[in-house]
Amino acid sequence: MSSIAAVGESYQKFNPRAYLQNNYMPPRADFTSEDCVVPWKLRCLAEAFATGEIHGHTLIDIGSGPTIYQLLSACDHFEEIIATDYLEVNREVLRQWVQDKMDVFDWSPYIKHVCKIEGRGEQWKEKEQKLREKLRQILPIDVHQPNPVGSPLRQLADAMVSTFCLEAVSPDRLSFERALKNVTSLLKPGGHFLLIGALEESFYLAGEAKLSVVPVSEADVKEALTKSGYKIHDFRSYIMPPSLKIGVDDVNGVFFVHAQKQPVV
Ligand SMILES: Nc1ncnc2c1ncn2[C@@H]1O[C@@H](CSCCNC[C@@H]2Cc3ccc([N+](=O)[O-])cc3CN2)[C@@H](O)[C@H]1O
Repeated sequence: MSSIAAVGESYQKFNPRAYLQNNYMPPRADFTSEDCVVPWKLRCLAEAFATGEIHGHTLIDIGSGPTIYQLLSACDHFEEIIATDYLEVNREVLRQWVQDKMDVFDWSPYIKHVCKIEGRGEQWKEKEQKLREKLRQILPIDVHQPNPVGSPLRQLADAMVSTFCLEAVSPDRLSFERALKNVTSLLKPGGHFLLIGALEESFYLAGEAKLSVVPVSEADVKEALTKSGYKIHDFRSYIMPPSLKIGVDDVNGVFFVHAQKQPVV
């Protein structure tokens, strides 16, 4: 079995509920302190969209997993948002949230926090409804394929977001770089890309699943983006404090990048 096929096999035991519990509940989701990792991620995304540089018709989220927090600041700047994931269990979690079904994960603390830091006095229920309306497609994706969503998109995305996916599904640095190149084919030239990921992580847990992660450094990420034809506008790193090293992974830090796909001259 190829190492990429082995990654796909390992994801069959991925448990969305356990994954959400591990990463999106306290202590990692503590909104009382800006020093906590989840508020840091939300602030990076809110500040990138607050520049006004990132807007258009369609935004695509690569490897959404069972989460929507990464789209909260985006939803004011796009007509349509496309979420994607490799696993049907995750796509179903996202569908359940869009349809406001019972027993779904409570994202309201996130929505309230983003409305607060965006400082426009937006009511959180308005933002929640707006995202539900704009999240119109939830597609299967495999970033290891040259056409990650099967056939090319009807029109290239105006912007792209991806959080904690590429390094967590790539067995080595080369496949990480190839996956980045593959997903870049979905983004229009000149399109903006907001990428969040784990620094120097080698594994993480999601219920019974123990997933391997290719450890990447800041330099590795910057090199991969440059090789895929991006100009880096902003690169920030968060160092994971000991209090947030809770055994669900061995992540050392989190990076945030605002990059722009350069037109091919
Ligand atoms: N071939 C594929 N193509 C696309 N997506 C694929 C493919 N295979 C699996 N997937 C899909 O990609 C996956 C995305 S979740 C990846 C989790 N990454 C590691 C985890 C995340 C995390 C989160 C938060 C914090 N923090 O400190 O706040 C730290 C960390 C560090 N640990 C999953 O949805 C899977 O379903």
